[in-house]
Amino acid sequence: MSAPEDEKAPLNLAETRERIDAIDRDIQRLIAERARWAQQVGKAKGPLKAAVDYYRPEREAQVLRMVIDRNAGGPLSNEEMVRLFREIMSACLAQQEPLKIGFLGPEGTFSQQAVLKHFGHSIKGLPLATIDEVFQEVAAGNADFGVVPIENSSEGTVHSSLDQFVTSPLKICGEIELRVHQHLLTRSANLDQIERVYSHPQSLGQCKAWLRANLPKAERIAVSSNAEAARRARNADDAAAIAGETAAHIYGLKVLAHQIEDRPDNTTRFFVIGREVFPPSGHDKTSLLMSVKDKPGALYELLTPFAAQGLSMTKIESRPARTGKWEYVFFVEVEGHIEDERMVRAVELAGKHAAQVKVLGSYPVALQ
Ligand SMILES: O=C(O)C(=O)C[C@]1(C(=O)O)C=C[C@@H](O)C=C1
Repeated sequence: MSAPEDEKAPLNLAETRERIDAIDRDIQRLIAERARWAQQVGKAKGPLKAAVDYYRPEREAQVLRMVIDRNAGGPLSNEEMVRLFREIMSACLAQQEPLKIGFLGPEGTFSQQAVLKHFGHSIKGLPLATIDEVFQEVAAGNADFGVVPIENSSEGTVHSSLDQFVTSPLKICGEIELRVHQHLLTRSANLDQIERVYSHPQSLGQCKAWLRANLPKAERIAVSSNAEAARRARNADDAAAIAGETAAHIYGLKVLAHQIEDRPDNTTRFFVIGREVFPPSGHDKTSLLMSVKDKPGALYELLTPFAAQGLSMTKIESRPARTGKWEYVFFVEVEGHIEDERMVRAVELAGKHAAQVKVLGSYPVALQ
């Protein structure tokens, strides 16, 4: 296929559009052909019961990494190319039946954006009232997977999600990183009228400096989600919500101030939770929950095996164990998959020093 720069004489508009039409015909034919091969893969997997049995996150991660490798010359960004290919895979998979994905609703939350970024639009989204319910619905099999926020680059860990893993049997089977832009949504025409600002506590925290500088007198009211904040703001002239752009469309609000997050690289990380661990994709992380025996140097002994095996630790966080006063569990993230030999050895050794080691899951490292 030739590129515009290969042409000797510049083409006029009609000729250029003819080229685009020809390319579109090829793309469409190839997408249909790809969809037929995806059906074939489905058949090769044998008679499976539900859409969830056809889903292969490790394969999807490999396909998308190849997309990025091939995209070195642009002109579209890796993020755009990945988005297009995710949609193609989403549509191919939905030929069996769309996946059912639970998330913290209502419609218009960043969790919903994360769902669409990771699974594409050919899914059935299930907006749920709480993070607790997302875990419950996946455990009960009413949702195939759930998406829950885990941490924000400026506000830190979402404890209500992390703490669920202490008792939940569910596994982490994916991570999603979402750039989060917060906007001030309102019916009102100017800032002077605004007396109350609704948002999720995490979002209020991400816009602290902006609020102090621009709405110092307004009352800040924490609600269960940004979409709920937008729902409340649509009923009053003296109220505003901090939320994403999708919420503005859904709840019919104006964006009075754009991108008011204090940090321009504001990013939220989500976990995909499911009922099983998937095979390695070649570039994975493993999340573990560990508790130590009460003796000097216990934490050091717990972590040493990972360093000894050359496995890099990307996160450690302690949380109250809820079994006794001043007892803690540690959430640890290590590069590698639970089936890797070095990880098997490290987990086995750590287990000798730990009161408990629970594998929460292994999953492809987030793309883009
Ligand atoms: O390769 C597979 O196992 C497929 O089912 C095909 C395919 C794809 O479209 O590439 C579709 C869904 C899976 O989640 C992974 C990949």
